Amino acid sequence: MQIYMVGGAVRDALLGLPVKDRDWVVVGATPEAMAAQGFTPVGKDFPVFLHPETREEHALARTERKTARGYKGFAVHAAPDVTLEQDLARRDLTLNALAVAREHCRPDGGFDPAQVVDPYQGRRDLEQRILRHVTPAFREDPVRILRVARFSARFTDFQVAPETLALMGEMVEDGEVDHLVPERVWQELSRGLMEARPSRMLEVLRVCGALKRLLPEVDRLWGVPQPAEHHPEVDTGVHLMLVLDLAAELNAPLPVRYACLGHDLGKGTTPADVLPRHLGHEGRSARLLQGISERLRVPVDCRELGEVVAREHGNIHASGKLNAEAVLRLLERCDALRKPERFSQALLACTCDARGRGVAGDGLRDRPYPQATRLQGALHAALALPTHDIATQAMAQGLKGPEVGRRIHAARVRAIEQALATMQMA
Ligand SMILES: Nc1ccn([C@@H]2O[C@H](COP(=O)(O)OP(=O)(O)OP(=O)(O)O)[C@@H](O)[C@H]2O)c(=O)n1
Ligand SMILES: [Mg+2]
Repeated sequence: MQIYMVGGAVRDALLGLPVKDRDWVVVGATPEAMAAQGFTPVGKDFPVFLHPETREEHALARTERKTARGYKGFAVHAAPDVTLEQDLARRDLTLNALAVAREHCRPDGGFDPAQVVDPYQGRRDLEQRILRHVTPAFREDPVRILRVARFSARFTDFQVAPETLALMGEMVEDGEVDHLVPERVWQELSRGLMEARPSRMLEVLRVCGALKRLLPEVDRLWGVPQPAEHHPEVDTGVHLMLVLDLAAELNAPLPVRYACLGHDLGKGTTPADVLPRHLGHEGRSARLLQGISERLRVPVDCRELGEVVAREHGNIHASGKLNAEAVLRLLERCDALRKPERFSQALLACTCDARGRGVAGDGLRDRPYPQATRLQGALHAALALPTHDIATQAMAQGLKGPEVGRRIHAARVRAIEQALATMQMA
């Protein structure tokens, strides 16, 4: 048997990027031969094995043939006679269809670039910064549409080859993305959101038509105007892209990026006669985002933050004028006292929303967002109160449940009032 390192590890090493996990392909072996060498089988759908020591994945060389729609609809042919070239041919992109024989891989993961097996000009495409499909077998797995979009968000100076974009468009036309399982869609979307330029993922998905099928609520935002005095970029889709890229620049965690994705969905359903204003879009955003969260089985931390930000971002932006009583109400609506960390994330999403606007060079992206500091200070003051002592004292004075609650509430309002006054002076 012959063992080759393949896929992302070869690509990333050639790009000079750190290599995280290594995948291997085994040519000329049978499952029995693998077992005899101490490999453990793990693949459910494919013959994949774990190396006895490194636990790295080793897959038998295989070809795949499409048998039906969707992610599960293909037959796998893995046999000792499948060649390396055949295995590389069924892979998604030329830059992922590179291989290096194990004997040429150094223990540190490095290798001599001259040893790279490259039957599909992957290295040329790497140098020219092109994401290009290997063969028409690309069609066999519609998840690859999402992968190309995600790689565009990661490799920010790469372009999708026109013929690959055209093929992706055909696949969308043929209904291929309509049958993807929600878990796979979320897996790829969430990874793409975590890349350096999430806007590039949306752009690729939009251009090939996949966004309209997967996230029509998001796709609709392009072409929807906003008032130019608050949004010099005008287009809501453009605003969304600026917000997401700023979230990435600020290293925001996934729930924040998901909240950014969802915060303005309601602007897509604003009646035409009130445009470009979007009064009350927040409530519509929250409902639309809830639909996406359910459809894609989005994890609960993303779901909850997304809903809070969708519903409250307008109030948070306008919170500079609120008095202590109203600030406390806002904190309570966000459940900030019980979930202060989630509230910090909401403020980060709002910061991205406030600064993710404008046109090149207008400086809006660097403007301060004092609302976040002010609300954070107010929350801090409310949390610092010894509520337990206040309650004990109130009960010692004979006060009952709701009255004790009012006592605590009043104390919180006073604490916030003081904090706001101090911040005003600073
Ligand atoms: N839908 C898919 C998934 C994977 N692959 C192939 O399997 C390799 C390994 O897959 P994976 O680890 O998912 O992707 P990587 O390219 O390694 O990228 P990442 O850095 O995101 O792991 C890819 O390089 C590609 O050759 C593919 O052709 N089609
Ligand atoms: Mg990988």
